[in-house]
Amino acid sequence: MIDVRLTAVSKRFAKSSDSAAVDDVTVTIGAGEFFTLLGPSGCGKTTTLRMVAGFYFPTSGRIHFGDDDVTHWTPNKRDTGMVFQNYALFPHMTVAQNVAYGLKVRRVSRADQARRIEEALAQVHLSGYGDRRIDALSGGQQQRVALARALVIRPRTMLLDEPLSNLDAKLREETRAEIRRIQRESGTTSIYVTHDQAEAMAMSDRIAVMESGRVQQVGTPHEIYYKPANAFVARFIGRSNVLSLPVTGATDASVAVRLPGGATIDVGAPAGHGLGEGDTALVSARPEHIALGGDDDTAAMRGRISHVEFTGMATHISVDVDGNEVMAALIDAPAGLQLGDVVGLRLVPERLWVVKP
Ligand SMILES: Nc1ncnc2c1ncn2[C@@H]1O[C@H](COP(=O)(O)OP(=O)(O)OP(=O)(O)O)[C@@H](O)[C@H]1O
Repeated sequence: MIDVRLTAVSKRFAKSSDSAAVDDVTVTIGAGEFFTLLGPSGCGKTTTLRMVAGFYFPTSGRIHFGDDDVTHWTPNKRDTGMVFQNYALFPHMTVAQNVAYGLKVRRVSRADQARRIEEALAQVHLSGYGDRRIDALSGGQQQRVALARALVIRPRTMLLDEPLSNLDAKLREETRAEIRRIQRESGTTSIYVTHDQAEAMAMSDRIAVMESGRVQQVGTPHEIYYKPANAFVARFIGRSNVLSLPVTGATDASVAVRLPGGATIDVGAPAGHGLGEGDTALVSARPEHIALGGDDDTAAMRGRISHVEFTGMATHISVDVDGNEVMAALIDAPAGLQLGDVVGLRLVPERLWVVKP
């Protein structure tokens, strides 16, 4: 069941400017889904979220909640819970007073308020904290109060704008798991904004990757990682080599390409790729899908190591293959790989994917 739908939504802040902050965005979000808008700074994530919240109206396009066209509804009619980066709590008030805020505005009776505050605090694992002052809590606890305050009104949609960015690395990881647990338990459709791809991958049912106001790809974390739509997505999610390779043949679902060493391999490709013999394909190859090949390995690309870094979990090398730098992350690499060594790199064909420019 579709819960939130954006259809050809665009936003231009200045009438005269021809660049749109959000440009023709169409996405559908299912009931109970955890959906993330991911992209670099300035790509239009927050502006998109604010249009869903009703803080901005689109320049064109429609926004639906279920069957309701909410495009021009004011924020208070939309029944959304908001969680921000800076918590936006009242520091001099207690936890319970902060959580009560939305209930007071909605004129919920005092008895019901007390019960619902208790419930919301239990949901975020802060039972018993109701009388604490906000400024006597850690950053992670404050963000959980902000979540409780959003959840207590039982919104139909939760909107979260970089809620973890003020927390240190360890707390971020703990709190992201906590947010996901709370979201699963409450079943609230949630739209989450972040520029952190690891966070998006770890938390989301589906992700919309944005750049320059446009959606570049929508998919599950798995789809986006293994089948990036284009070179931008391949490079923005994790790390990826994007190799330009000559095409020697093609089917609907795969493309045969020739490697620098001369060997030919079949690479997965999206339907309608349109490539044929004589074209050049862009192939995304993640560093962890490249292994060392043996000396007599004809399918390996050979080159000289230009960078080597041992991180414990893997040895990261860069290899100069005919003037192109290829990154590989080697598990159990032989000790003593040196700068300047000539090595063969073997691609794992079933992990490669043809991308659009
Ligand atoms: N109120 C505004 N008036 C004019 N331009 C704006 C306004 N808000 C955002 N913009 C512009 O719209 C574009 C998208 O901004 P937006 O804040 O949506 O990006 P973002 O992806 O959320 O970035 P960040 O992660 O840095 O918050 C940017 O170029 C920004 O400068």
